[in-house]
Amino acid sequence: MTILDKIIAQKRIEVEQRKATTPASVLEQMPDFKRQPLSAREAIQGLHSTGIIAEFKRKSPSKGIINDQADVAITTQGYIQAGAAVLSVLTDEPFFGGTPADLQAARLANPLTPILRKDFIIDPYQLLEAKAWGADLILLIAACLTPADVLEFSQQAQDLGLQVLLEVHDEDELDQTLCVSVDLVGVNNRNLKTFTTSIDTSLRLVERIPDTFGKITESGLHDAETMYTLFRAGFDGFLIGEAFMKTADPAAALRSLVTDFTSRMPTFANSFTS
Ligand SMILES: O=P(O)(O)OC[C@@H](O)[C@@H](O)c1c[nH]c2ccccc12
Repeated sequence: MTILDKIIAQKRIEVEQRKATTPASVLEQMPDFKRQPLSAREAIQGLHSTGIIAEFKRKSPSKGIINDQADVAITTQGYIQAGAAVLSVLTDEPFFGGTPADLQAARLANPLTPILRKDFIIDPYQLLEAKAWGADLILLIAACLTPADVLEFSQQAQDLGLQVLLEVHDEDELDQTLCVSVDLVGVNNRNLKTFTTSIDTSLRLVERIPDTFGKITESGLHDAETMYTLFRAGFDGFLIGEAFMKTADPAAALRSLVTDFTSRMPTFANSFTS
């Protein structure tokens, strides 16, 4: 049994419990359910965007505790001030130490920023949760869904006004699950069996992602030179968590990466001032 299998088994139990305590009709009455979501894709692909999706992550199965001190509102606001384009907030509790309250706090603290609900979506009910908790973007992980699920869930997300980030690890996942109701394709550099990360996965797969999708490289990124290599290969966005969260001041870590990265980018010469 892989870690992903364990996470999914646990998630199925959790989702059934949540459905019993909070029916869909209750989620649909929550104030943020009526909110008009923001476009993560535009925020990432804008001319002066850093493309960084900055993640709030307390722990992970591969690294254990990364940061159990950081405050979600302060950290996410700091991320945005330091140049992040989009926020990613883990809502999985057992394996990543996140909660729905984290997402809600990030939403409240950052009303103008697109936010990704980072979780393992296996049931359309979780799309209603994402909307009710204030997310703009959801993650669908090809490794734990059938192509039919990806199609169905992404269409339902679209109907709710939520954008979709489809995460793939290899050519087969990409070829089998990519569909028009997806907005962004994320290549995860982390091998979920061995936990090792290699940007070769991203460099290999980027050619295969049609230009109609935003292209995101995910995991194991911590230096501007690697980001610039990936940018030149065709990526618009970078999903980064641990490199920031493992420091005492995650926003400061992001700021110094942004300074280093943008100094290499022609479109940024003197244009990024915050
Ligand atoms: O902390 P990192 O190595 O910068 O990675 C961030 C993000 O890509 C990673 O947390 C992630 C990618 N896909 C996921 C799916 C579920 C949970 C977490 C993830």
